[in-house]
Amino acid sequence: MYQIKAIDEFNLSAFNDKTFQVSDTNTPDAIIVRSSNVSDQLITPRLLLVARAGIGTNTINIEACTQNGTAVFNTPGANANAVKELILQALFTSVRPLQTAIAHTAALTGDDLQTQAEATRYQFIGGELYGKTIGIVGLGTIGQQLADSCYHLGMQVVGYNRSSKGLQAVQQLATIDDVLAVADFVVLLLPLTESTRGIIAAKQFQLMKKKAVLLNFGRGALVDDQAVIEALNQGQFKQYITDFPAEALQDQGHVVMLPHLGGNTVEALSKSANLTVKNMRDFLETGVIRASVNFPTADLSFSSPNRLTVFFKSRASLWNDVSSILNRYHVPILEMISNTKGDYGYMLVNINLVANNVTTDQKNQLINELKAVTGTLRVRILDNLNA
Ligand SMILES: NC(=O)C1=CN([C@@H]2O[C@H](COP(=O)(O)OP(=O)(O)OC[C@H]3O[C@@H](n4cnc5c(N)ncnc54)[C@H](O)[C@@H]3O)[C@@H](O)[C@H]2O)C=CC1
Ligand SMILES: O=C(O)CCC(=O)C(=O)O
Repeated sequence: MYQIKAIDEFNLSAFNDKTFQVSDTNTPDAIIVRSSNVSDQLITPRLLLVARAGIGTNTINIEACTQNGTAVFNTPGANANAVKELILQALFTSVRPLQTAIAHTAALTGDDLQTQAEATRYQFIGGELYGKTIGIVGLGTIGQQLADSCYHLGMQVVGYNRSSKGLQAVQQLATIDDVLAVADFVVLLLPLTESTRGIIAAKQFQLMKKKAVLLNFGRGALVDDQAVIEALNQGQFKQYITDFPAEALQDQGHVVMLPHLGGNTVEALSKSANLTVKNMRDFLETGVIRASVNFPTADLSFSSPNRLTVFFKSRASLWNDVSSILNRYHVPILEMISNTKGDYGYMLVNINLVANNVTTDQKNQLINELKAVTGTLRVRILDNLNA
């Protein structure tokens, strides 16, 4: 029975059956997580997968998982619309002083509220997004959806991405600095990696327009918080809106902090959770990978009583080694698929152990021999639950 550990709150009723058990163990077979940190201590030889309900995987040690033969899943696109809508809300809020206008109106007294309100509304004159330039740094799923919406609002849309995206709604510029120099609103939608950490620092603020607003919906550490404070104090840009609260930014003027709300809608949470549970079940029960961060895609109908799965560091003669071991155990290969991602490969091999009289002891020996093949990082033999 697979032991599933949940870090963060999830409805895991789908997992309480004969095959899965939700458990608080420190040596789980599978971990499901939202944005919390996954401690390296949980990456034990037993850990088959880490499933992130969401897109950012910066809280998971991907390299350690790969070396351990642990598949890491996320849910690309599942919360993109929610993040896009929150950014649009933040953009509108940044140009219209709604909160102060609402508080002001609520504090009025008397039987001529409408008259008083209209007499004081000059205090709340706002601006418009129409015609302004938005610069989107990170033109992935969310960045592209945001670009389309802003284009349809009549904004000029420029953007930066490390690879060319060829988008109709966006004029893609060569560098982040080019974006910062022209944008009235800069939106960060990059993943946090070693190459993006601190990508917006003191030098970048010097390039920004003095009335520009910086919106960070990527990750807090993309931006140097101390440099934000100094740049705002020197009037180098107008406002910093971030979805990632930090102590250094608390009580700073011109800083708005949200409690990581980007993907926090009923729709996005349910889409992410459903996809996560599907990724987990498919991988644990059939070895199939449809979209993983570190394993190659591999999908093969499970039409045999058993299936061998091997995750390996690519090596020219690895397949020969695996097939000659199977031959020695008189286990014919019924069907197979193999795929690679970077330096790593993954194969699914349909086999029939019973028809070939392989005993449980022999099966365990077979697994041990396959594990001893140079380059293999994870070997599993699955029984077909539907056979
Ligand atoms: N605030 C929130 O609640 C949420 C935040 N996010 C953050 O937004 C990020 C983007 O999300 P998606 O658009 O769904 O992901 P995505 O994977 O579709 O897009 C990421 C884009 O960034 C680009 N990129 C990566 N490294 C780069 C670099 N060094 N320089 C330039 N471009 C680079 C990639 O080419 C890709 O186009 C996530 O990684 C996550 O950190 C995502 C969802 C919710
Ligand atoms: O809402 C969440 O838990 C995660 C949203 C997020 O930051 C992501 O998907 O990368």
